[in-house]
Amino acid sequence: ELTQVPRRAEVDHNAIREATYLERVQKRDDSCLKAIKKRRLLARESKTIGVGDWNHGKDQDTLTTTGLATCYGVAITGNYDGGKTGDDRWLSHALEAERDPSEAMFDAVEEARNNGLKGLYALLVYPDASSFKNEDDWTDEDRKDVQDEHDWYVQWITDATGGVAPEEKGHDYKESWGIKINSFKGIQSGRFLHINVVKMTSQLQKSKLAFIGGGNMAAAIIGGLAAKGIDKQNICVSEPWEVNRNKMKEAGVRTTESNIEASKDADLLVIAVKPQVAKVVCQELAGAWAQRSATPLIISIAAGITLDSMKEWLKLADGRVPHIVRVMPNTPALVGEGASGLYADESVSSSEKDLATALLASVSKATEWVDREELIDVVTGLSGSGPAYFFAMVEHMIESATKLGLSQEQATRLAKQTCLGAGKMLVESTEEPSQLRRNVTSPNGTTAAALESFETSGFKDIVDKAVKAATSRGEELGKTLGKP
Ligand SMILES: NC(=O)C1=CN([C@@H]2O[C@H](COP(=O)(O)OP(=O)(O)OC[C@H]3O[C@@H](n4cnc5c(N)ncnc54)[C@H](OP(=O)(O)O)[C@@H]3O)[C@@H](O)[C@H]2O)C=CC1
Ligand SMILES: O=C(O)[C@@H]1CCC=N1
Repeated sequence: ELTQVPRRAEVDHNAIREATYLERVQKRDDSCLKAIKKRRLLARESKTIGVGDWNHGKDQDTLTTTGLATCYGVAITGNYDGGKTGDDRWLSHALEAERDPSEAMFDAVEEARNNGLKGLYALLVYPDASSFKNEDDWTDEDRKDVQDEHDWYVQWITDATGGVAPEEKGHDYKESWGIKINSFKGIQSGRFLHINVVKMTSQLQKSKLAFIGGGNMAAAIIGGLAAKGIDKQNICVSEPWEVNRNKMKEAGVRTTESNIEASKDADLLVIAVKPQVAKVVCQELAGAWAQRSATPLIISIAAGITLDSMKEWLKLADGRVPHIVRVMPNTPALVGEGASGLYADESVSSSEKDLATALLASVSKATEWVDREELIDVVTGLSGSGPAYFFAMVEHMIESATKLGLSQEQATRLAKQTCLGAGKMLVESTEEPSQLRRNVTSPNGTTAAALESFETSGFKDIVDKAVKAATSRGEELGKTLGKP
């Protein structure tokens, strides 16, 4: 799957690099881009994306977006230490909301370079002009404009990355795509990109989604999906409890009390009930699906419940077993900041995996497939339960500061923002968490005093035991609630 990126042209890179920002924009303006100027591309969809919709920056491995079909994306690789090339990456996108794609692309390359990435190679994802449909009023001239614009980007990236043309991937303008970059760390030499362009929302947007159980986690995922523009009428939630059902109704999705009704036309079905209820729900569904020629792809988020158990419970009378992906999401999915682990065995096809990835990537910034099922329990102990660890920490911090004299309100505002700021730095900074910690810790200062106190109280051990306890509880749930 590795493709060598050809060298396209000898250009004066220094001249381009040294050109002022305005000169570069001017160069691009003079070249073409009538389509953008006419705002045809931007006007094609009412939706726009913001910076927050993208994983962006160092060491990210996915670029995903939903709902915006005409986006350009650029993934840049290189290396940070001047040695090998191509094994580190910087991802960015070219079209941010109403921003000019070329400006965003300049920034992506500049940012990568400013962050010390050298020996740049790029992947350009572009809307494929040939897919613009006549019935949508696209003239040949429009197509040519877009093609010119595309050629300009290719040329510009070629220049800006040091004379290496980007690898290119086109996408149908009606579809949105994500870019997943696999195994970067394993790539030893430059000019290579190991990429897998994941078809994102087109299939997801067309799919009928059912949620069995409309509690906290279902609400978080659905809230995230709705924010990404998934048609709420394609989502049906079955929920026995009127209070939760009404919340779902208010959120605008279809609701029912009947699991079977919800699953009737589902392509994708999320089992979002408590682990204790998983067996009865699976058996009920399997019983009702005997006559169905095709069964939905099952996404189980129930902590601990193993694939073996679910396969047993979901087996139809004629022996067919629906395909199942085990997923461990977390509640920050609600604000599009989820972290999810996924596992499937060989019975699940790669397109089904892509669909599961698309669902979770819509609401998660980290979407990690693990290669052994037991690791889903570890993901549970880390990120599934993890948000609660930070909430508990913030609760304690507020309580301490309040006891020391700050008002509850001020302490709450300061603690919440501290957590958010630290989280943002963790995600956005190029430094390791340990270095960020050191940067706060002046020798013999206040932070050192606090960290010493943590250590004396066995902080590392406390965290280690807690993550292990959650992981073990996951395993235990699987064993006690599992088959037969
Ligand atoms: N909360 C979290 O942070 C995370 C949760 N999970 C997993 O997600 C699953 C759901 O957790 P969570 O959302 O917190 O739990 P909730 O209890 O909030 O939601 C489960 C919902 O399912 C309903 N329900 C009960 N029985 C049935 C049934 N037979 N058919 C359909 N719905 C039913 C419940 O109704 P009622 O209240 O009336 O019983 C409840 O509203 C769990 O398996 C959990 O392990 C995974 C990752 C993170
Ligand atoms: O506490 C639980 O069991 C679920 C699973 C992960 C987060 N909440």
